[in-house]
Amino acid sequence: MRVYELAKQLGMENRELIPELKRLGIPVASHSSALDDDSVRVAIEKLSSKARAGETSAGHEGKKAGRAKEHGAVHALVHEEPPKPDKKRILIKKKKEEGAEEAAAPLAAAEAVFAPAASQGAEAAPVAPPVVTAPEVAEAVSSEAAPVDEAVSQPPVAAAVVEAATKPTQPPVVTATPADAAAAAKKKALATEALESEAAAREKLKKAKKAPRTREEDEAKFKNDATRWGDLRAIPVQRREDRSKHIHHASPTEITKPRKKSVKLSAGVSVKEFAELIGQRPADVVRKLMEMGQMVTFNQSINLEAASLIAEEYGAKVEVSTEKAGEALLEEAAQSSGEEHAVPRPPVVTIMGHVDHGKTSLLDAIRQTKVAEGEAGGITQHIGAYMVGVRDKQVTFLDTPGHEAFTAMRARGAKATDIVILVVAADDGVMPQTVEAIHHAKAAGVPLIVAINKVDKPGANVDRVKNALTEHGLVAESWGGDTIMVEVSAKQRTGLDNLLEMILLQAEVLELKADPERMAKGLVIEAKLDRGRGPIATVLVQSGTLHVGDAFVVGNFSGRVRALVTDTGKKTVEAGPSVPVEVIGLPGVPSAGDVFTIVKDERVAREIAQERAMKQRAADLAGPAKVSLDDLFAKIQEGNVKELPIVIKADVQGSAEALAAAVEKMPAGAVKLRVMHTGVGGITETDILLAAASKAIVIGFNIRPEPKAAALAEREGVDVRLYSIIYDALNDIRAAMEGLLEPTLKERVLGRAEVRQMFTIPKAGLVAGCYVVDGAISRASAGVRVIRDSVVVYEGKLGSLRRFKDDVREVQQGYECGITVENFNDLKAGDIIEAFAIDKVAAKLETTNRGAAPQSHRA
Ligand SMILES: Nc1nc2c(ncn2[C@@H]2O[C@H](COP(=O)(O)OP(=O)(O)OP(=O)(O)O)[C@@H](O)[C@H]2O)c(=O)[nH]1
Repeated sequence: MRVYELAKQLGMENRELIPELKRLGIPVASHSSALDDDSVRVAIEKLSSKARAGETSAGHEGKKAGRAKEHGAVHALVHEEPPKPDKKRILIKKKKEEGAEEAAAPLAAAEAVFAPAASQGAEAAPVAPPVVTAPEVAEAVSSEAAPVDEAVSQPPVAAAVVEAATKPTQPPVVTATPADAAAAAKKKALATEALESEAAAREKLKKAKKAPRTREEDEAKFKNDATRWGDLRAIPVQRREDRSKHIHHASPTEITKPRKKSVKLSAGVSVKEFAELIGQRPADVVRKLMEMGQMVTFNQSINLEAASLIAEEYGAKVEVSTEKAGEALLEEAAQSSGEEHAVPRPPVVTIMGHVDHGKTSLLDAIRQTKVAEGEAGGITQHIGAYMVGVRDKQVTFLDTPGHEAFTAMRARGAKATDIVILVVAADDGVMPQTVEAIHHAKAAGVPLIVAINKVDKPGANVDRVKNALTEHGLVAESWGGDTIMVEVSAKQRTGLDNLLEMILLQAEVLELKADPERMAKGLVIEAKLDRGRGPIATVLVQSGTLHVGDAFVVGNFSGRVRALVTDTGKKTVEAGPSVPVEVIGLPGVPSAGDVFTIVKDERVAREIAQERAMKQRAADLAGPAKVSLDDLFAKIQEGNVKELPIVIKADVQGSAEALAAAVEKMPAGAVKLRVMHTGVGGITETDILLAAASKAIVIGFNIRPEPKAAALAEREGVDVRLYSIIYDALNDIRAAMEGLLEPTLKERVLGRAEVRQMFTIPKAGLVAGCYVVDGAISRASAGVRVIRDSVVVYEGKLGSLRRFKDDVREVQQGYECGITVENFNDLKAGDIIEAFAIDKVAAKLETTNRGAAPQSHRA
């Protein structure tokens, strides 16, 4: 007989039997070792009796007969049902094991599931399989699907279930053999015990199950945190419980206590602010952060994950506010722009039309009749927009006639206009720019009202105008179409009321509404640098109400509204939808078309502005090779330049926009022109730095560079070109691109004098008392220009130059003198008088190269 056959007979496993045999002195090597008959007999005798002894020691007082019967049954089972030896064995084992061991089984089983690689107890291994099998049998009977770990969680029931499985139709208690009451009692006791131990083991298993999960979760969480913080080494190895223990120890020594049990955190909160929130010293927070591998200063924003952990350490609960930061916040605000309390708002109107058809006259006529009428004695300000009252309603006019401004705004994504008034002179009819204006308005999807102007003129022919307009899709209502057409005379101020009525009618159709209760949002219509008041922007409020004191962000700037001034020059504390106001309190001059947004506090405003500035800087830095107009052609030929970035600075926003639009419209030849920045005011060091970094050229229109900026441009080799006629600027660029830039007359600054005081001298009139700040002011200069806040306010000739009462030829730096400028009586203290000479610059050779090309092409 072989070992495995004996094992089968005894209902034991080979690995259990082999040591037993060895103990009995029977030499065996493996499960297939042969056994002689004597050995088999001894083994059966010893091991069978051992099994019986085991039964008795299981703590159940049973009768011998019962035991023998049961044992016999076991034997029978072993022999008759060979496929289920395991179950039987379990039953035997179960009886053998003490309560403590029973409890250990599920634990071991649980561990076997949660940590399969872990070494299993010799007991656990054989227990584990039936643990799963037994409920499976039950499952098969009840046809219920139970999750695996649920099945695993019920191992102690195995014994009972095994019994049930052998008599599957009835529960164990009822299935007791009626013939043997003792056996039944015993079984009952067994079943009860099994159920009790099941309950106890379930409890234990729950705990056993819970413990490793928490640990795992904790570890996963820390790992997650580590990945987020980007430094695994910095993770504290302490477990959460340990940490809290540590905190417990530490807390009595702390001087300060958390002010709040729960703190609300939002993105962007600084270390210092956070420390204040949790009532700790910022230095301590910084130290904690350092321990986590994060090097931050008091004013830098804190990582929210880290903040949560630190706050927890100090016993404060953290609520991370889902509030978004920066642009995301603005976007969110824009999306959730629920106009809950929307009320009708005044329409915003732009006037367009062909040159000289009377746009300005019409604007002026409306303003003068209406504004002056409504605001008795009020001085109308030119702030870029104005409001007029029509009965109890209002209409806002944008004061920049022409479709260029309209389109420039639109190109920046800004839609300020609700209605376009197309002015067509009745004597002139539909002209090219009329058609252009129609296209611009249509492209923007803005409804048109036609004002047929100059009807007072003898040559006026309204029908001809209407007829011509039909060709462009505008059919007058009187002719069965849907375009409102009104006959007006800006000169005689007739038809204006009718025009305003029609505007209101159209506005009604458009159902223009806005919610005045929201935080305000508007558009910059115009911006300038005012000497006394600093940067000023005219903002057209589009929704919400703008208040003095509101924190705002516009372009790269942020601040607080210091004062608001209406179009009539009056101070106001608030401005609602469609109201244009001058905003004072800006840190810089924004661009027309910039969105002016109110945010809840200055911190958020600052954050957004900084974010934008950083983005712009990054974008600006990405610019290509440094060039100047002079060597542009050569660089193009070398293939070094594909794009020419241009910085445009002008005296007024309108000129800057117009020049930028014209430059961008220039046909792209070998090089693409890109206007990277336009601004109002003198050329500053920042402009030069921007140009230097982006290899751009700077074009100044009607302005001068500040002395420091001029020096910087010289140092950095930035090409700064100054013009007073847009055409000249465009011509130069075009010529440079074609290699035709004529080396023209170049201006040279001779000297600059600052006006210190104005005084009147009999006969000579108003004289400026000046101090020559650099170079020399000379009568021989080709001309002088008057510069106020870097803007050229006048260019002409020197009138007189005196020291004391004598006319002089030249006054050098460091001396005082009296200056007058020919035909200019508006000199003011603080103005700069710049004297310049004009030099001729030698011609260059590029024309020759260019001349050769067409010839070779022809050949
Ligand atoms: N007779 C008459 N002349 C008018 C009327 N409206 C404007 N004008 C004259 O037409 C000329 C041009 O008027 P503007 O208002 O400057 O025309 P504009 O369209 O603003 O011109 P640009 O600004 O150059 O595009 C001026 O000489 C006005 O006096 C009108 O209703 N009747």
